[in-house]
Amino acid sequence: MSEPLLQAIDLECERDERLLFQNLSFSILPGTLTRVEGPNGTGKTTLLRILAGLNDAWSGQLLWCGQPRMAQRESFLRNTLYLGHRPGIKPLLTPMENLRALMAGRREIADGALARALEGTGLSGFEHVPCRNLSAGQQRRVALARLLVADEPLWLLDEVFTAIDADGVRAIEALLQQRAEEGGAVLVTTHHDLDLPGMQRITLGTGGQYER
Ligand SMILES: Nc1ncnc2c1ncn2[C@@H]1O[C@H](COP(=O)(O)OP(=O)(O)OP(=O)(O)O)[C@@H](O)[C@H]1O
Repeated sequence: MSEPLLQAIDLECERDERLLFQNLSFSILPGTLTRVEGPNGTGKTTLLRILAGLNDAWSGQLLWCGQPRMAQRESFLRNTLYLGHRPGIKPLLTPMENLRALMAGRREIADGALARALEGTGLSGFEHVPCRNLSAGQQRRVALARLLVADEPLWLLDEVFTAIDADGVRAIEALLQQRAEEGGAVLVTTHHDLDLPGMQRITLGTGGQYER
């Protein structure tokens, strides 16, 4: 059995004197798909931001490839892709420019590959239109195109189905499943009814229970 990419041990997080979760432990192995679920306000986004290294208000342990994440920070950041619950794209830039910006600091990628990624998310013909002129779903698709040029082994995806139509949802589901089959690890939060074969669940709002 392969080693976990990421391990959370006894995570605890409190916000505004409200305990969101405690004693939360789980392992994320290569080749797995995990859904973080729970009602509004139970801490799904907070947990993903903690896992992505964007929130320091927690206690417990996080291990990356078996070592404390802090000691492996560079490797962790290089190998993790986080997409937040907002599309996070710049309205004045075009989809091509945004996608290039989303790849900044990662690796050089040819315009042809960026264009193919945009085509793969249904944005052919919109590559050079300022994103402020795109619909909410199209703007989300610009961010999702990042997944089509991603080689990071761990994906942390917060509410990526928001504003996406039914065909788009099916395409994302297929992409996530394919990613797991290829050996990647995907953590996703969603209120969408996501139930893919073999999917693990981390359920918040129940005292930090972890189910498989
Ligand atoms: N910046 C912040 N400062 C203080 N408290 C916050 C902040 N952001 C969120 N919270 C609180 O943390 C709790 C968890 O929020 P979080 O966004 O993680 O929940 P969630 O499960 O992702 O919710 P949703 O399903 O509505 O997206 C909420 O009670 C919220 O009020």
